[in-house]
Amino acid sequence: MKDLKLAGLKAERSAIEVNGVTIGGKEIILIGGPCAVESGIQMRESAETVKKAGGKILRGGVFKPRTSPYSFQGLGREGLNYLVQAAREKDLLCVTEAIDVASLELVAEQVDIIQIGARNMQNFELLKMAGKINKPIILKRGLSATIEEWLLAAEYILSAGNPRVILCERGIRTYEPSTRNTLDLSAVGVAKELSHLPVIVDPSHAAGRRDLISSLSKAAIASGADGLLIEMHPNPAEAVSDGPQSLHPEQFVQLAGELGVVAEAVNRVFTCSQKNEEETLESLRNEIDDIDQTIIERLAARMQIVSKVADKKRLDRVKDNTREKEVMQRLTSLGDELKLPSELVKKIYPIIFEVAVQSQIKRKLVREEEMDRSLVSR
Ligand SMILES: O=C(O)C(=O)C[C@]1(C(=O)O)C=C[C@@H](O)C=C1
Repeated sequence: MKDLKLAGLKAERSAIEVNGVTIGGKEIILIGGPCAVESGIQMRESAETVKKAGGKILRGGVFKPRTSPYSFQGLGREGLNYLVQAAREKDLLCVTEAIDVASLELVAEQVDIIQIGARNMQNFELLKMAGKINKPIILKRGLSATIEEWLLAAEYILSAGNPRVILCERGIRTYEPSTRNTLDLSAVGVAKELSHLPVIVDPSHAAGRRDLISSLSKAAIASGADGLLIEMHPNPAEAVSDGPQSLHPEQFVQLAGELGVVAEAVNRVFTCSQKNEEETLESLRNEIDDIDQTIIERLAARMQIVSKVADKKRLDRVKDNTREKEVMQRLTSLGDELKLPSELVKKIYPIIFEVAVQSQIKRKLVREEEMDRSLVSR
């Protein structure tokens, strides 16, 4: 194929190394997470599941190029923080999509890998910019792109100076309406025959329905894919986007447990952490320690905001019973949904409010004293 000066097949296949993870080596790399980042807790739960499944990379969209302008467009910078923090806490890498030059610059500062989505595969200015970034790029195949067009899009990034491009087959548009797109598994073989770049597969966007994800994932590995990009959501029924194609956490872990034998059959490796890591008293206590650390860190962050709130209120209105009631109601129903014993929220939160109110009063009194002192000294 002409013009594949850099993307074209070389004597050796490229294995792309990123912060301790190699894509395109013997190991199959599992990437998982929700379509869109929605909240800190959603991302922490997703990271936990990805880790448990033996995944290496957490995904989550913060800038969403949606078909309809009225669909959720992503949490932007706030979402990026949730994604990065959740990944770091679980020692995972993270990937998110850039949709234009501005978002590319922003995400490049924080994530390990940047995705260029199907709808932007031929956004040549974005591709050239991605070529100037020192982060690997996952380049999804366009909805109606031929393999040649896809590889030439990769060539744009490579020729602009970035050698780390990972191709991602995510289904193409055909006349068949039973699935969202048609997963073109032959593209894995063809792309690998024409190019040295690693190829991963996203069965979620191809199928558009979760019942097919398990078999398509296994087929993708059997067909030579170097990794999988799978959508998983802690609660798909509540997902703001792509709920029907998102796996439940248990399904994701179960699938991961089944990938090892398929990988082995084609001389590759995939290790599901849960299957191999026996739960011991020590490992379980380590998990508890991790969670406790997160709880205390989040409480400290909460207290900092609480003190900012103090500056917005009058001293005699620091305690706000209406607000406390609202918070309690929201959290008890969240607790119910997550099957927490109901007294946990009911006992903990009054203490949190009490400490918050005391610290706000203290802060306001100190402030007032300072003001009085500065008035007297004038
Ligand atoms: O929302 C406020 O006004 C706060 O000061 C925060 C907060 C809280 O901890 O959530 C603290 C005290 C109030 O009684 C209500 C809520």
